[in-house]
Amino acid sequence: MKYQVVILAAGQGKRMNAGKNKQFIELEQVPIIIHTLKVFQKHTMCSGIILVINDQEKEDFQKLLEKYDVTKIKAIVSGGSERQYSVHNGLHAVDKGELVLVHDGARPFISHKRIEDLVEKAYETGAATLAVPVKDTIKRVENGKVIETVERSTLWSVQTPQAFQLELILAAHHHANQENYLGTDDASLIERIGKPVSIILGDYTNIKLTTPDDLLLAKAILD
Ligand SMILES: Nc1ccn([C@@H]2O[C@H](COP(=O)(O)OP(=O)(O)OP(=O)(O)O)[C@@H](O)[C@H]2O)c(=O)n1
Ligand SMILES: C[C@](O)(CO)[C@H](O)COP(=O)(O)O
Repeated sequence: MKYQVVILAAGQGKRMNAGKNKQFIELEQVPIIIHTLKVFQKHTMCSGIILVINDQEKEDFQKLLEKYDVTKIKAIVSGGSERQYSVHNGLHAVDKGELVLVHDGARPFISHKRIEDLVEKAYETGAATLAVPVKDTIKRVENGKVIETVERSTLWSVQTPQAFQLELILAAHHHANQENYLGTDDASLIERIGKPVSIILGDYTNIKLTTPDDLLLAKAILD
C-alpha cells in the first residue's frame, strides 16, 4: 500500500507570532518542517512528497531540504491565499490513481503507526481522517453568553493527515470551488459531496503547532 503526501507549509504562522513562518522555528535545533518531512522520508509506504510553500520562501526551503537530505520531494508547489487553495495546488502534482495524504507541515509528531491505520482505511473506503475524542465540555457561546452545552459523546477533534483517493478529493475541491465554500479541512469538502469519511483514532500528541504555548507542549513531547 503506497501513497503520496501533500505537505502544507505555505501559511504565515500569524497566531504563532514568531515574526516568520512558524515552519522555520527550531525544535531541538531542527526546523519544524524538517521534523514533519523526516517522518514521511523514513516511511517506506510514502512514494513521494509534494511540498507546498510560499514562492518568496522557496530558496530557504530548498536549502533546508539539501541540508537535511530530504530526497523524496516529488514537487515543490506554490501555495494559495488560504489553506484550501494550497491543498488544491498540491493535489495537481500527485500522480493519477494514487492514494493521497494531506498533512499540515505544522504537525511534526505524527507516527508511522497512525499513518498506516489511516492508509489502510482510506484504501478501503476512499476517505479517512485521524481524529481524537474531545475531552473538554464544549459550549456554544454568543456575545459572551452560553447558548447551549453540546452533547460531547459524538464530538471529535480532527487532525491531519487525512487520506483520500485522488480523484475523489479532486472532485470535492472542484465542487467546493464552484460553491465558493472554504473549509478548515479537506474531509469537510468530501462531506459536502455526500460521500462518507471514516474516522481513525489518532494521538493527542499529534498537535498542530499554532500558538506559542504549543511550543512548550512540543518540547515536552520531544522529551
Ligand atoms: N494559505 C495557507 C495557509 C496554511 N497553510 C498550511 O496549513 C497548515 C495549517 O494551517 P495553520 O496552522 O493555520 O498555519 P498558518 O496559516 O501558517 O497559521 P496562521 O493561521 O496562524 O497564520 C500549516 O502547515 C500551514 O503552513 C498553507 O499551506 N497555505
Ligand atoms: C486541517 C486541520 O489541521 C484539522 O484540525 C485544521 O482544521 C486546520 O485549521 P486552521 O484553521 O488552519 O488552524
